[in-house]
Amino acid sequence: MHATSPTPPQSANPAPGKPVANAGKPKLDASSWPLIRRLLLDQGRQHVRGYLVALALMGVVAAMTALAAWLMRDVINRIFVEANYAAIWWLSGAVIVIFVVKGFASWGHAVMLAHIGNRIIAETQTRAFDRLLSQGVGFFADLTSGELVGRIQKGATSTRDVLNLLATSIGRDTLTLVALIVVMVVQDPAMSLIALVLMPIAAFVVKGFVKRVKKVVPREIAGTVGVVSALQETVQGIRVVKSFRLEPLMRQRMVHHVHEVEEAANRIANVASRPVPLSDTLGGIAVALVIMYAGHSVIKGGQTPGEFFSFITALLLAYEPARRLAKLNVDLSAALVGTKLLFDIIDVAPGESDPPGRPALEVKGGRIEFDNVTFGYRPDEPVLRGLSMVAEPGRTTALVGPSGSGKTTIVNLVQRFWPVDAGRIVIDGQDIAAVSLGSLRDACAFVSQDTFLFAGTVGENIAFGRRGASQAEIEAAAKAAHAHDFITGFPKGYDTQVGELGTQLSGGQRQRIAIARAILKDAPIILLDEATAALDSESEREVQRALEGLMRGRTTLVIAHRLQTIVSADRICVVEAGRVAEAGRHAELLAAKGKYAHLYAIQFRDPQTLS
Ligand SMILES: Nc1ncnc2c1ncn2[C@@H]1O[C@H](COP(=O)(O)OP(=O)(O)OP(=O)(O)O)[C@@H](O)[C@H]1O
Repeated sequence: MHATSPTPPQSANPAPGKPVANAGKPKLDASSWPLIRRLLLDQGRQHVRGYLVALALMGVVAAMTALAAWLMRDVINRIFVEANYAAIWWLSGAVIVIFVVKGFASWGHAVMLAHIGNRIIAETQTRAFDRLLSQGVGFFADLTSGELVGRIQKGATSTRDVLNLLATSIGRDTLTLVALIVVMVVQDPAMSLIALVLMPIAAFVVKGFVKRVKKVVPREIAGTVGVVSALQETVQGIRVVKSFRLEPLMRQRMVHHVHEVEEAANRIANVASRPVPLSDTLGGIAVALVIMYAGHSVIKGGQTPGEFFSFITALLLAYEPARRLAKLNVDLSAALVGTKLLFDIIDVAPGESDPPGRPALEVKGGRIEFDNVTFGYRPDEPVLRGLSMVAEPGRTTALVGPSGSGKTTIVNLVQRFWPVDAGRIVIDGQDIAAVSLGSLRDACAFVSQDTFLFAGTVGENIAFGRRGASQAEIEAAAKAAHAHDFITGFPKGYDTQVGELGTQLSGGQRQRIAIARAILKDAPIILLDEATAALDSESEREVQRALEGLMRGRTTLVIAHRLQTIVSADRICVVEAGRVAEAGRHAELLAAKGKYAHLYAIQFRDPQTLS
């Protein structure tokens, strides 16, 4: 079967269908700005109205914060200096109103941003999934499912984080800061200058931390992907894990990745928090300088204590938003790494091109002809080398040959999972490269060795063969596939959830469900990769009967592992090193005592033929 090729190096513009770099080693753009711009244009623009409402609410929060600082002047001057009794009432009333309005505005923008954020996650995940569906089979051979799951999940939350960080920082924090600075400047311009001069210093020092964060985040993501993969593999391969007693090995792999994540997360936390002591120190210095200056001017006269307290309140309130803004670049860089990994997937051009306007394949008999076909999964490594063969309409053509000779590849190419490098595959006189992909795939029913059942009921699994099939049609297909009896034996019959059955379905039963799905599809061409799994003879007989029902009257190309199929096939093609080395009926080929006779003897241990 297919080998997994190593991940190709990342390129700025990945070729169609060519997957992107390993999650462990993403390369970031020199600057994050192109990505931010793109996010704003792509996702941000769609929610511009929501963001504007959130921004307006943030403006209210900022104004209320500044108003609270402003009121401090009157609190001190009117109540404490002038001992004005009436001021107590209107000032406390004003404070309550300010905080109620601020509370509701904060709640409003938080809910608004959360909803937009959740929408963005949903949209981004759907977009990435759509892009995956538009890729050819080759794309999936080069990326593990753990890597894809990790990237799509982490990437979508990172995208939301980037936009929310931008909204809250640019919106709430900047607006609050500006409003408070206005309060400070109005109260005392000279004092404001002292406080504000320290800000650029903080921004300059924080710059250095950004680089470090960008280095560590990919390691955290790679670790997360490793955790997902280790989990998936253990669950999927649980029987092998148990049988070969691989529990310690699996645990070791899991622990390795879990530690990787822990270590990277700790380092991110360390780096991301590094601006905190710095901004605290600078904040402390600013407050101390202001106390020195203001204390001096209040004592010497000229400034009222109210102005001083109002100023210091504004300064202290400005501290938190300023600190968040100082950290913004670091937090943003961390979130952007995840976004970049997701966009690397979204940006891969669709691997399967099916330009509109191509004619639909018209199947009359279903004659398949390989005409001098050359094909390789990688350049300069041909798997099929000028292969020519014909599968006659309504007949069964069996493909036999040594492992790795290209049998699965032949079946893959009929469905155009990959385009051929040279030569043509022709169905009823039409080159499959020139017909619409949908019509080609509609004409083929593929039954693979690994009978994959989807989440859902047994009935739904059969119904995947043809959308909209009635219950009667589903049951008729199941009957033809000799599956009806065992399905009706389940307590809920066709409505039994596949998941509920767990491992209760035998290999033969799974195959018969897959065959029923193909029968329901009622396609003129059957592509069959016969199961090699040893079935007991009763089960094998049932599967064989099911297959006979499926193959009757249709062109069948079968990768044959069973003696029965080979013996009764209308034509047998011996594939060797990417060519058809011999072809004919079983008896003819045996009599010729060539490659087939040898292969047959080895496979079925016929000492007479071997000798
Ligand atoms: N997705 C892929 N990428 C790269 N090489 C591949 C891929 N799939 C198959 N190959 C290679 O192509 C060759 C033919 O593989 P193929 O699966 O067609 O052989 P096969 O005759 O079906 O073998 P088997 O009987 O063992 O299933 C092998 O060398 C295999 O390693």
